[in-house]
Amino acid sequence: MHEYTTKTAESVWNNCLKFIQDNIQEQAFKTWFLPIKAIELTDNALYIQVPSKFFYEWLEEHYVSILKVALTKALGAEAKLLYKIRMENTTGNKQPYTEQLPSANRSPVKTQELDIPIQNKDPELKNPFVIPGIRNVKIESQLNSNYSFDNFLEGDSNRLARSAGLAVANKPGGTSFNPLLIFGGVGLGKTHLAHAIGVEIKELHPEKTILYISAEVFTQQYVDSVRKKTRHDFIYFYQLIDVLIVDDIQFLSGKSGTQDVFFHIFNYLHQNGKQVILTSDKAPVDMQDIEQRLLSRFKWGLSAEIQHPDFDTRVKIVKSILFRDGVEMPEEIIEYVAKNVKSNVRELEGAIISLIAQSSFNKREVTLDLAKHVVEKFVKNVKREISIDYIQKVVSDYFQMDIETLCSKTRKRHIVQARQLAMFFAKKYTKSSLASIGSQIGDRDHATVLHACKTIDNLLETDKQFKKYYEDINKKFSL
Ligand SMILES: Nc1ncnc2c1ncn2[C@@H]1O[C@H](COP(=O)(O)OP(=O)(O)OP(=O)(O)O)[C@@H](O)[C@H]1O
Repeated sequence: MHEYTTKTAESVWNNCLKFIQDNIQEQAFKTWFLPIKAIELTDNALYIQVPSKFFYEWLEEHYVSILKVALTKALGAEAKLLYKIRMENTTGNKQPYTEQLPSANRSPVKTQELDIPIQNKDPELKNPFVIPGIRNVKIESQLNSNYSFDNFLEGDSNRLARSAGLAVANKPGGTSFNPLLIFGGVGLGKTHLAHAIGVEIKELHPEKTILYISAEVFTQQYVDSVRKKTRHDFIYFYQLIDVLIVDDIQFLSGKSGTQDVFFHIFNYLHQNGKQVILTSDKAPVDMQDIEQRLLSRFKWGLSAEIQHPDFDTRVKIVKSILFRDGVEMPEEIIEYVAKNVKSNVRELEGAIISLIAQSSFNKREVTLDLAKHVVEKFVKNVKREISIDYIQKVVSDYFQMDIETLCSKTRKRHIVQARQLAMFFAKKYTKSSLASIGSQIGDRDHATVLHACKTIDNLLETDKQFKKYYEDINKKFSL
């Protein structure tokens, strides 16, 4: 007798997943397979939905064989795999839509085919001046050659960003990772990786014009160009670049003029097949006060997160610093440091360097006791480092205002509340007197600080939204 089992897209895919999970690393499985949805099964063809074109390309590049084996096991030798790509089209009012592609279709998909609206080039933006010989002008790339792929150690926390960076370095402008947006918390290696990509491109493609710039300097340059009426030259200069790396783009938030000019430069470069690499301390969804049209462009390529390094990666990083400095240290000490300094790589480096320094200056052997002493001091020092200046910076950054605004005499409610919050944190985290807090935050007297602290206490009890702000900021102090 024939036994009928009803196969559904889901059941077939679940079988595939079981097989794949057993055969690849857990992190890769989570990254590349869990976001996939099985949506349809017809005869021998399974349709799966992936979240982006780059996802599809990545699967085809790295996992096509295992997919084939898994599918053949689940559906037989005639099995076929088809992808549906869900395009998040955030510009205009279009709904997300899907595009269908078969497996092993390696033909490049042009932007136009994906129906992403392309801005018309603003004729104004073409260089109105013919600057003789400008093509021959050598642009200093501003890259730091100490930051390379070789010394950017790989771990689960940065594998995606690092691999995408390498792919971009091999083929700048020629992958779908354009722009490549690297995001993650403080001191986790975004700047290092951004430089490493640039350095590698310089090595592999010496003919390319590369520029690394922080968004802050970009903004200053732009503001200067407006003042000096050289905006066109500014834009023209950026249009000459083949690989543009902009660090800390969250800095553009709230700066609409700079965003506008960046938008035009970005479009020009992108449409001309030039590579753009961006870093940010936030994911695109969490960026505030960045125009939608710019945000949607950031999402065109790949947004790759760098997370906190796990223990193994921290050990690798410590070992590489020791190797670089020609120092040997017992394994248990390396592990102790890696286990206890975990918040970011910059601090990890700081701790190990101060341990090396302590032992060589005091001619002491590196013992576990010394390591404990240094790490303890180091970790405590980091905590103690909360100064009133730092508090003002964190609070004003959070509310996206500058420190002058925070300290100004204005009575605007949101500014007053931000200032009061800074005073509150200063009282909580420093040993300064109310008078000293007041004089450092906007030149106020001690009674104002006292009033501020009471107001904040009150708001925390009564205003849920405000409490959320407070908690967000507080987290930044209690790392
Ligand atoms: N995976 C890694 N391997 C080796 N060194 C690393 C790694 N990640 C970070 N580092 C080192 O940690 C330090 C901090 O990294 P980096 O300045 O790139 O951080 P960031 O994410 O740009 O921080 P910020 O947000 O403060 O700008 C650098 O000295 C960098 O070389």
